[in-house]
Amino acid sequence: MNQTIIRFEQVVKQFDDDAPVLKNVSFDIEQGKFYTLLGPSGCGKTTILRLIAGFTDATSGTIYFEGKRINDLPPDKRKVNTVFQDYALFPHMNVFENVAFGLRIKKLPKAEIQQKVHEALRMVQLSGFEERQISEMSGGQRQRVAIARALVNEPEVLLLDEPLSALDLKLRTDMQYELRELQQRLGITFIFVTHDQEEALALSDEIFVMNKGKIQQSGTPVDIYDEPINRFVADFIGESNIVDGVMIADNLVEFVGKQFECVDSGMRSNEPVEVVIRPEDLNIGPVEGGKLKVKVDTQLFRGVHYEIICYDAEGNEWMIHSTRRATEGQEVGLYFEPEDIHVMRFGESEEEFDARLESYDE
Ligand SMILES: Nc1ncnc2c1ncn2[C@@H]1O[C@H](COP(=O)(O)OP(=O)(O)OP(=O)(O)O)[C@@H](O)[C@H]1O
Repeated sequence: MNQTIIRFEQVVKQFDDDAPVLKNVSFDIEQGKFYTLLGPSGCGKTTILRLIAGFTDATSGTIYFEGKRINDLPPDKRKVNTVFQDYALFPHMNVFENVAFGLRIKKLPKAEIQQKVHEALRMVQLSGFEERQISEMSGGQRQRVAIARALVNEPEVLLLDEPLSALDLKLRTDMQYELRELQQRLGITFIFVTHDQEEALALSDEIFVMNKGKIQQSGTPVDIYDEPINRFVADFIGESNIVDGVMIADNLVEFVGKQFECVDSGMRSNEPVEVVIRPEDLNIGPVEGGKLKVKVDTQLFRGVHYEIICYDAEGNEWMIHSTRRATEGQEVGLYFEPEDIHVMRFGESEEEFDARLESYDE
């Protein structure tokens, strides 16, 4: 297991008399991994980065870096650097001077500055661009200058606050590959902030899904996609069908008036639950033999699949991603397997959820 580099213990952040924007947040960041803080606007992602960088103080709780409490350590003493959303480059300086800026402030010897700046530009593949003006650089190149300016300080952790949000879709995808490749090549810890779930799934070793000042779920992209802990996570990550249900017994759940075999267990008998089935796990076919009868309402061709919207007898909407066309107005059967049903318990904490998942393997 990798070493823990940053630890948050019960961290609360409150501005003035407002409600706290971070509510008892605890997590561990391991050295050398790519982390993403994912959540809607205002959920507290940037506040976490600012606390790590030392730009703001925790109201309560403890922040550790390599095992030492750093709550009172000034930003310039922390081994972290931030790449901001707008890059915060100096437009009137060339590339070299932008990257060298922090080192000049620190009054490093000229030869050392030269060497460090060239090394940082080499890391982001901008060698030879030293004399270019920022105004002559493309969006992707500016982003790389901003990263070089952070890397020149040899941080152990790089904080990236929505660095791709200003780029168009094509460049954004290219930069996603570049960032991932850079992180793997350098082996330093990246903590990346985004509200784009696809970006988070593509880039991260670990994702923290946040909402309203709390981490709702943390885990690998696959864990979070396959086993969302609650309605918020299921909705925020990918498309979901979510219906109310009742857990009849271990491996048996009831929804839309029928009982289905599932792989979940460890809940009270007759416990109310929410049931998630991903659109790509659903198929349509003849009514006879199907698990649920639904009526096709609309369908859209999405390139790789048809997105088909159906309704069951109780009026629940079901979205299906299928390579086969459906006929609007037609009654069809819904087909799915026990392992495609994900049962979510109301109000379950992440620890309880993890313990329940582990119990399935035993
Ligand atoms: N200096 C401040 N004074 C008062 N409230 C603040 C301050 N900074 C942030 N907040 C509030 O804290 C909450 C969390 O803000 P934060 O910037 O961490 O969210 P975020 O998840 O990064 O959002 P976004 O994706 O929009 O950047 C917001 O409600 C914001 O208004």
